[in-house]
Amino acid sequence: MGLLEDLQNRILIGDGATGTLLYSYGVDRCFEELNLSKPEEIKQIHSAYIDAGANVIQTNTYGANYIKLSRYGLEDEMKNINIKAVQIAKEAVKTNGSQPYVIGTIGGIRSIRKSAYTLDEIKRNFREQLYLLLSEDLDGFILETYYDLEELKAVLQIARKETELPIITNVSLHEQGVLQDGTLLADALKELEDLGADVVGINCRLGPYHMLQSLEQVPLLKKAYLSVYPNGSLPSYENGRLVYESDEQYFFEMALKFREQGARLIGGCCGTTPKHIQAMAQAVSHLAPITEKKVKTPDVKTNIEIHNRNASPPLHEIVKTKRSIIVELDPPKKLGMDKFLTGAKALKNAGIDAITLADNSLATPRISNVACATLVHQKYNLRPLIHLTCRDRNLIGLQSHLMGLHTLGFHDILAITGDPSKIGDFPGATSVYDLSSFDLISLIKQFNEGMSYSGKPLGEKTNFSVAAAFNPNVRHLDKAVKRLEKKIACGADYFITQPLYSEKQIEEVYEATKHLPTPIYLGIMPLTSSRNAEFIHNEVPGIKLSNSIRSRMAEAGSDKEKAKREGLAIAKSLIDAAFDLFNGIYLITPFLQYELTVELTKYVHEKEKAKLERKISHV
Ligand SMILES: Cc1cc2nc3c(=O)[nH]c(=O)nc-3n(C[C@H](O)[C@H](O)[C@H](O)COP(=O)(O)OP(=O)(O)OC[C@H]3O[C@@H](n4cnc5c(N)ncnc54)[C@H](O)[C@@H]3O)c2cc1C
Ligand code: MET
Ligand SMILES: [Zn+2]
Repeated sequence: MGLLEDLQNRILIGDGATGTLLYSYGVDRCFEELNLSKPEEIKQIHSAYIDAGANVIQTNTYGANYIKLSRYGLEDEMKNINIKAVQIAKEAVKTNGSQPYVIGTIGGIRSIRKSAYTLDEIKRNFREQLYLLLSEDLDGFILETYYDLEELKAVLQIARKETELPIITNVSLHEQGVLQDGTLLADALKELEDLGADVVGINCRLGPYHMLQSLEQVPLLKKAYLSVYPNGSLPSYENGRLVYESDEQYFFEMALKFREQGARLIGGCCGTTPKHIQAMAQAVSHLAPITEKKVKTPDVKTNIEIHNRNASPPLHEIVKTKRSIIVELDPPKKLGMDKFLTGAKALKNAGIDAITLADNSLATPRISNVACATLVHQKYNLRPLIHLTCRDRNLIGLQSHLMGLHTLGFHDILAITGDPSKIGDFPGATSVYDLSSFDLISLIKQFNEGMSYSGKPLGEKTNFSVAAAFNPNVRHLDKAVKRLEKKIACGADYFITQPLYSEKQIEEVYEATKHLPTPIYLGIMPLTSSRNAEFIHNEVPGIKLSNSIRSRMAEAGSDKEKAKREGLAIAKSLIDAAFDLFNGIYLITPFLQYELTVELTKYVHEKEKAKLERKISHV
């Protein structure tokens, strides 16, 4: 009889952890390599699980694929490791005399950062291992610990094409009942069934308690059976190891409850031992599977209020209808806020719509932009536009930060990748990049729907207005515009550009973007000296100054005041070029020299006033 016919009539018991039992060989060790160097040890683990009552055992091949083995320089051993794994499992079965099924394990690759591996890389990696395992005589396959549903669906389709053997697919949950991308477990399992998985379920990450609650939300499926492989418990971290604690009696009771939720294949994942498996086998092996169950509906997101403490309309609405000026004033690199605050006050008095506060630009630590935002808001009622990079915060930190911004009543965010750490003051520091700028924009928009990254209700909807970065200083403007279109699809409400230094380029940018529905704030940064101009021209990627601008700055020579006046004059002529094409002007204050951006703000206002007066006199 095959595995699936057997499952028609009874509950089968899977095995438990392999990896955590092998910790004694070192946490950083490649556990699959032990198939070659310690085959007896692996066989003993299988035998212990078979003795405990496991009807289905897994080959020790969880990470025996190119991507994972190459981390240990073991990619050339891939074939040996996989083939040997099957042989060891079969020998364990033979020695024991009982007849458990031997299934080939292929583990998932992606974790939270989808972009770490493309689907093509994953598919290639999967195929290789699948073909090796297919060359052996197995009773089925288990694809386990898949956090990313897209990945699991892609590899399941490959496996389903290649083999008629039973396929078990186990996802790993983000939190109870929900996958990492917010998909409900019940929906995910249905999709896997539709793609041809014979057994679908969950493994790893959560202990029995949360897995049980998750299964309560899953109906019995038409064709596929349900499986559950909980961890021993939630882990604690001790001496560099994840430690799991739970006794066998608890697993005995939980196995009975898994059965009541329709699980037909019940095993264990990290932290479980032969003792846990034995307890579960004793609990349910003699009981018939259930054929009907009541499903609990998951928490639905109702009555989520928008708490709009932002009385004025969002910037992207303001700039659609009237002239709008935002000014960047960088948070100080050293402690002490005096000059910054004086500048912020002067800019407020000059009539800017918002002050934009960089997030450690050029990957250099500065006073937190939220601290600066809080002060300028409290002291001068100035609207802060907060830059938020993916560089310094992981997915936990980003979400916590967004909740904090909402709580403080700051709703204007520029969502960006962030300059990489290696260009800044601490080149050895990590750049996190759990998310790309596209993902961050989508995440913020999901917050506006009242949901966290995983789809968990936030209790309130946020009302962030999301700006995205536009770098027009690239060789192929059309490609940059494509990125803008993608950012709009993710939910960007408007764009803010890098500074531009040529009238011609301003017109080109207008022509290339005039079809976009979202407004653009055009970046203008006054030059302060010839050295500053030469640095920007020669060393800032993508930015080229025209010869006439460079020679105007050069003529000012070392006379600082003259150079500043020349820089301002150039900035004004760039404003002239942008004036009728873009409502939004983004002025960047160089080196906290706020008097320059104050003067440019006044210049824009005067131009606007003159334009209005001309209009009125025409009427
Ligand atoms: C207005 C503004 C404010 C900024 N503020 C900060 C800040 O506060 N802190 C900070 O650290 N950084 C800041 N930056 C820099 C920014 O984080 C990025 O490094 C860069 O500008 C890319 O924009 P993005 O973050 O939206 O990334 P994306 O558009 O997502 O680009 C990500 C990557 O793709 C590359 N890329 C972009 N366009 C193209 C293209 N056309 N072709 C090929 N590759 C491309 C980029 O070089 C980058 O490596 C700011 C940039 C702008 C325009
Ligand atoms: N079955 C594998 C093991 O027990 C799966 C671990 S999940 C990270 O080692
Ligand atoms: Zn596990």
